[in-house]
Amino acid sequence: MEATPPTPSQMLAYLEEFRRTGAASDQLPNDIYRNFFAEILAKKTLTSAASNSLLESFDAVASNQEVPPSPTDEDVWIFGYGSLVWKADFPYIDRRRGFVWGFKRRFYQHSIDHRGIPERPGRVVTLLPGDPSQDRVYGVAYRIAASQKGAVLDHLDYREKNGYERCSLHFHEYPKTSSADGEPIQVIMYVATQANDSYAGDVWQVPCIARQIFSSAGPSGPNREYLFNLATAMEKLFPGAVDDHLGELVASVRRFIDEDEPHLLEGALLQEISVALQEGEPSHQDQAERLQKLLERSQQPGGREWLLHGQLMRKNEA
Ligand SMILES: N[C@@H](CCC(=O)N[C@@H](CS)C(=O)NCC(=O)O)C(=O)O
Repeated sequence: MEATPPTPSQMLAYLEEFRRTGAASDQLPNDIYRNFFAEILAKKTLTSAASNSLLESFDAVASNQEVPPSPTDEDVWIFGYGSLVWKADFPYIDRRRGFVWGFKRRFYQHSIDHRGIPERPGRVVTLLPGDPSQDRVYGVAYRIAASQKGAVLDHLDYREKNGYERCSLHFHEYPKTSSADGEPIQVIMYVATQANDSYAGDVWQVPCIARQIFSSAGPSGPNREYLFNLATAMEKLFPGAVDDHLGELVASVRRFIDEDEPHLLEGALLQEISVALQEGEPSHQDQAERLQKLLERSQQPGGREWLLHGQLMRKNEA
């Protein structure tokens, strides 16, 4: 069971008691870390996606609506190859597994509004032009009823507002369903081209991208969750399909989490505790309040990534 965080008065009492014992003051940051912050480290971080209800029910229920509108010739199809595969937060009346030709999926787009923030962007996927006869990108096509099209496209225009633009192309079902007549489906897709301000393709090395994902979080959650959810979705929906870029990133971020995260978090917390104790000539009350704020910030959503990013920057500058 998670320890309850100390109250400011408990933190103050601890500081005053420590001073009374006359213990060496350079021991105080370690003492405070061990007594009040180490619990944060103990919280198991995400290393794979929780099972996703969309994926579990993929073949069971085509629509996400109790009573979906009837199909019409004016319906549109939206193709998703990133978060749209595992986060369909809009009404659809049908969905198909499949792929588009001539593109490669890469984590080459900075995210400042979903999996990162402007001062610490995360990484999300976009599509790069590839070989029309060799390169294919697997994903999911969603049929949107004509009566719901306006609202859904407005919603996606907003969700994809950071650099993505609509385009239209052919989608091929896979595996083919008995109902499919083999004809490709015309779909709308959102792609962030290399001309947009958040295109990050100039830094394309997997370890660099993995480090950015490992230490980023935004309003929609940790960047690692985005990566692991996409990898899980691809494994479940397209078993056997190989996406080297995605697989290498998952392995690299998992290594960062397993091998580096504990000591990076400890180093970051000791640094932040020392700063909280030293600023000016604070009273014990000031110190206790600053330590309390640090404890709260470390445990908020994105707190872990804030600590990791700061420690990675300090290591870079050292
Ligand atoms: N257009 C892509 C979506 C790309 C993408 O993932 N966009 C981000 C915006 S930066 C998003 O919607 N994120 C939602 C989230 O992170 O939960 C797709 O077809 O899946």
